Formats: sequence, structure tokens, C-alpha cells
Amino acid sequence: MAVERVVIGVDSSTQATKAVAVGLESGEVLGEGRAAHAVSTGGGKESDPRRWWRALGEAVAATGHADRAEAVSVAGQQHGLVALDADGAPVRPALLWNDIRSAPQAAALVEWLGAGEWARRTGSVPTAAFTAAKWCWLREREPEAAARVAAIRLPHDYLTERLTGAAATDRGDASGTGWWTPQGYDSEILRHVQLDPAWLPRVVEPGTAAGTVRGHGPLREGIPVAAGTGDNMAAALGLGLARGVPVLSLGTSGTVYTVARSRPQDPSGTVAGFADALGGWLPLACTLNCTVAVDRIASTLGRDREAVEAGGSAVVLPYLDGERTPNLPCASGLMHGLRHDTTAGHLLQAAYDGAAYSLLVALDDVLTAGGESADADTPLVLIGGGARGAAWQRTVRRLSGRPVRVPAAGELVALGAAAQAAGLVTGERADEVARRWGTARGPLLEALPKDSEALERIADALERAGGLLRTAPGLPGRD
Ligand SMILES: Nc1ncnc2c1ncn2[C@@H]1O[C@H](COP(=O)(O)OP(=O)(O)O)[C@@H](O)[C@H]1O
Ligand SMILES: O=C(CO)[C@@H](O)[C@H](O)COP(=O)(O)O
Repeated sequence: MAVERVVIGVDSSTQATKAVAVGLESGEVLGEGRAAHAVSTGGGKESDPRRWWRALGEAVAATGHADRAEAVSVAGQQHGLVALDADGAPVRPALLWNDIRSAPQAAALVEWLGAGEWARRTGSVPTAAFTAAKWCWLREREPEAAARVAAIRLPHDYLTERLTGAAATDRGDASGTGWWTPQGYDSEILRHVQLDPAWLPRVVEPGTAAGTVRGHGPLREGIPVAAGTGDNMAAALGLGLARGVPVLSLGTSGTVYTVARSRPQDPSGTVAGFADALGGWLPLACTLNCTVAVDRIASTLGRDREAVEAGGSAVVLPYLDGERTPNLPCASGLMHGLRHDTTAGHLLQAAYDGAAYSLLVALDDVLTAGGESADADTPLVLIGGGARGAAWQRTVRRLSGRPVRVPAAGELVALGAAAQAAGLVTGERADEVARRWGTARGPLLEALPKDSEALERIADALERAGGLLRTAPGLPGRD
């Protein structure tokens, strides 16, 4: 029997690097590897890019097929600021997408250009998550480190460059920086934030290689390395996502997005108008508090994450890390509506509801911002680590009122990267590869009646909590 040809896809996400070795023809996952990262828990959210590089080598080697791979691609957590010196070494740990210390710098950027003009030019109104806000934070707060910078990379660019030696990125991940437009990097924005365009990577065309492997570590020298992309764009590829099909991803971040025909330009800032990795658009809303926040509340309550109880009047806004949707970077977690008969199980269910609420409320905005239909009968595709959880699945069905499809494939970001790598070998588009592989297949859970009462209770608490969510008890980094 002929030995199947192999490609490798990598997901360098917030908590870990995950790698899959995939059969080029069959799409079968032949081997998987995983290596954890560390994220700082103090004043902000930081991670050492050199650890991501070692984790990549470990995860790729653990697939057991690295020496046979014919191509590779790296997808990564979006937005993070990787600031390198003239020797290519990080001047400090990377500032991650969920580090809200850059909220004042984001607000100043919005004040400078106006929300409408940001949305028109870059597709998005910057929040603390965006790379541009993080770069402004670094210049203001750590000028000595900023003075040593000779290159700025996103997490996936940094890893692609370590593999190939080429300074390359793709339009999907670049669209989360705050300085990318469909015409290229915006020179007025770069001048305003005092960033030399020579420090930025070249934006590689979809479907082309960033370079070839330089030949150390587990991969063979000379195999092509695809451009890679941001993790949400990669999951869209990994699902072979058709236009207008909504996806809800439950990981460290919660995201809701679709592939869209028109370029989103939402001046309210709820919907980020990202580019996808192929030439289209990826309107997306993102929360900072998703699986990690709910797991934290479960452990505080001393309960297993599945030990929820329906009913009760409690509302939990689980904004442990501040929040991005709604844009409340100073917010902390809030509980409301407790009675004598409120149980720990009710509180845990309320935490799931509070985490899912903002994503599901943003879902219609995401679809319409991209010119797609908000037809509630279209199944919602549920992915990310949380999609495996029964309590998450039921919460999403109750609060969306939509049928929910849960793909059997676990690592859709890494699969999307693998599909990009496969495209380099076969000449196919990455989404066509994923459709051929059947990666989106999985059970369809029928719609449940929409729990409008719970949705209204959360909306009311959010509205009335106003001032409490704008002040900052124990705000990380506030000194
Ligand atoms: N069986 C499960 N049920 C519910 N949640 C789960 C399960 N397995 C993993 N998770 C959650 O998934 C999260 C990791 O998801 P993942 O999408 O891999 O995150 P990231 O890409 O941000 O690193 C963990 O925080 C954990 O809470
Ligand atoms: O900031 C965003 C999207 O805009 C996040 O979705 C990050 O891309 C991190 O993703 P995970 O590590 O949670 O998958």
C-alpha cells in the first residue's frame, strides 16, 4: 500500500501550541502534538516568543511525521506585539491580544482619527487588543525597550520567520494590527504612531509561500512554508467555511464570525472588519472572558465545569480580565440577583450565560456587517476547546435559538494551517482542501427555544451596572 503524503499545520494559540500531521489526500489526522505556553498573570498578559518557538518544535516533533512533511504552515493568536531588536531577539515578552493595559492608547488613537475613519480605512475601530495600541503603550511606558526595536511582528509572523528567515505575514493577521488597509500599510497611521514601515513584514499573497524551512528542528530543510494567518482566519479555512455561515469559537477568547462578501466597516467598533486569508472578509466580534473565566468561576465555586443547574434569577458578568465586547476594559466580574434559593449551580450556569451573551448578541451584527443574511435557521458552527463541553453546548443552543453543529475535528486552527500547507503542494485553495477533507462534519444539535428571559435579564443588568463596569477595582497595570 502506498504511504500517504503528509503536511503539517500549527496553531500557536494563547495557552499552547498544537500541531497536526495530516494526510494530503485523505485529510486524516495521522499525528498530533501539543506543548504548553506560559502567560503572565500579573500586571498584564505577556508571553515569551522564544517559548512559542521551542513549543512549535516540540509539538511538531510529537506528531511523529515531521520528517515526512512536504509543507508546513503556522497560524497564531492574533494582534500580539512581538518587538524584536536588530539581532531578531525580543526586546521584551510579547504583549498579548488580551492585555488591556493599552486601553488608554486605543482610546487616544480613536480620538485622533475618529471611529468612522478608522472603520473606513482599516475596517476596525481599535481597542486595547490591536497591535497599534500595544505599540503606543510600549513607546509611552517603556521607551528604552521601544528605542531598541528594529522589527515588529505578529505571533505567527515571528514563528514563520524563525522557520524560514523571511519577514512575511498575510492579509488576515495583518488586518488586526490597526495599520493595514486593503491597499497596504497606512503610512499616515504609521507616521502618527512613529513606526518605521521598514520594521514590518511583507504581506504575502494568499496561496503563496512565505519561504522554505531553513533546516534545523524536526522539519526537513527546503520544504515550503505557507504564509500562515491569524487563528480565527485559519479556523475559517479549516472548516472550509462557506459565506454567511456563522461560527462561534469558545477558547481563551470567545469569537463569533463569518466569511463575508462585503468589507465590514462598523463605526460602533463591535464588529472588527478583518480580512480573511483568501481575499474575502471575516467580520468578527471577540470577548476576553470565555472558557478560562468560566472555568475559574467553577473552581471558585468548588464545582466541576459541567455541574450547572438551570433556573434562578442570578446574573453573572464574568469580566475577570476586563472586557472587549462590550468595550469595557476596566470592568471586573459582577454578580447580581442573588436570593436565598440561589445555588452554586445557578451561579455557574449564569457565568456561562454571561460569557455567551455578548457573542450571541453580536452575531447578527457580524453577519449584517459583512452583507450576509442573519437567518436564524442557519446552524451555528461551534468550535474551540469549549465546544466539547455539554454545558457550553446547551448554553449556546438556549441563548441563540439556532441549531448548532459541532465538528468532530478538534483542532480546526491547526487543520486550517495544514490546508494552507496542502494548497502549496497541490495548487488548490485552502478552503477547497478542507472541504475535500470533510473537516466540518459533525453532529447537528437541534434548535432549542430561545431563552429570551435570560437574555433580557443580562441586558438589563449590563445596562444598569454602567458605572461599576467602568471603574477598576484591582485593574491590572493601573499604577
Ligand atoms: N471537555 C471540555 N469541556 C469544556 N471546556 C473544555 C473542554 N476541554 C477544553 N475546554 C476548554 O477549552 C479551553 C481551551 O480551548 P482552546 O480553543 O484550545 O483555547 P486557545 O486556542 O485559546 O488556547 C480551556 O480553557 C478549557 O476551559
Ligand atoms: O483577539 C482575538 C481575535 O480578535 C483572539 O481570538 C485571539 O486571536 C486569541 O485567540 P485564542 O488563543 O483564544 O484562540
